[in-house]
Amino acid sequence: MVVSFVFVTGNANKLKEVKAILAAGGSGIEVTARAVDVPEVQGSTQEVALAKVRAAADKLGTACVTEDTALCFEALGGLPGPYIKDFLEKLGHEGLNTLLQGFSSTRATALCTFAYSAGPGTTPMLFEGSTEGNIVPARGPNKFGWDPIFAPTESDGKTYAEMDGEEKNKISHRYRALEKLRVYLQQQDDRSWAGRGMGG
Ligand SMILES: O=P(O)(O)OP(=O)(O)OP(=O)(O)OC[C@H]1O[C@@H](n2cnc3c(O)ncnc32)[C@H](O)[C@@H]1O
Ligand SMILES: [Mg+2]
Repeated sequence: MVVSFVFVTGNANKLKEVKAILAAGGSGIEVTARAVDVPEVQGSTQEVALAKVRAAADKLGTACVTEDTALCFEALGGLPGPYIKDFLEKLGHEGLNTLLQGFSSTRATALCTFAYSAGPGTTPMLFEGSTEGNIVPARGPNKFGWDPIFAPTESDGKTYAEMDGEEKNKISHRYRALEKLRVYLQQQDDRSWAGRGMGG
């Protein structure tokens, strides 16, 4: 059976990366995108992710997947975290660097949380992946969010924006989280086949 999921996001860059990561892994998983605007509550990354996928499943009336990205600065006790979108919009790349002036650490964690809901009224599941790095003055093309100011520790000093898509997708927070969701969806699929075999 073809495994597929409905990905509810308003972010075209996320969708592009999710499709590229799944295609590179040869998973055969198909993604249908729905650009539904789902309100995001305040709270921990997990609370934000759970509320968002519940709202998306209620709105669509079907099983669906949402994704939340947080950027957590060590010096700021994990903030901006899930509020990075607002911080980025208001402060820009330069302002995010300025925030860390006077602190000895520029370390940051990029955290991706996929949330899967089997449909309205069910308990959602979370799949997290993270990549460690440092906040640096912007380098590379400004195409996707905070990519120009995040230099993963394992990238020889390059920022996400200076890496090509393939390179980023091998070590990214999104890749690591999506890998867990992929394994889960494929296991569910195997089980449903086994169940059918036994039940006739
Ligand atoms: O509809 P959704 O899926 O919520 O899309 P969004 O753009 O609102 O995304 P988030 O709520 O998860 O906010 C995360 C912010 O971080 C940015 N972002 C997400 N993933 C990123 C990545 O891999 N590299 C750089 N910036 C990223 C994104 O553009 C947002 O500004
Ligand atoms: Mg959002």
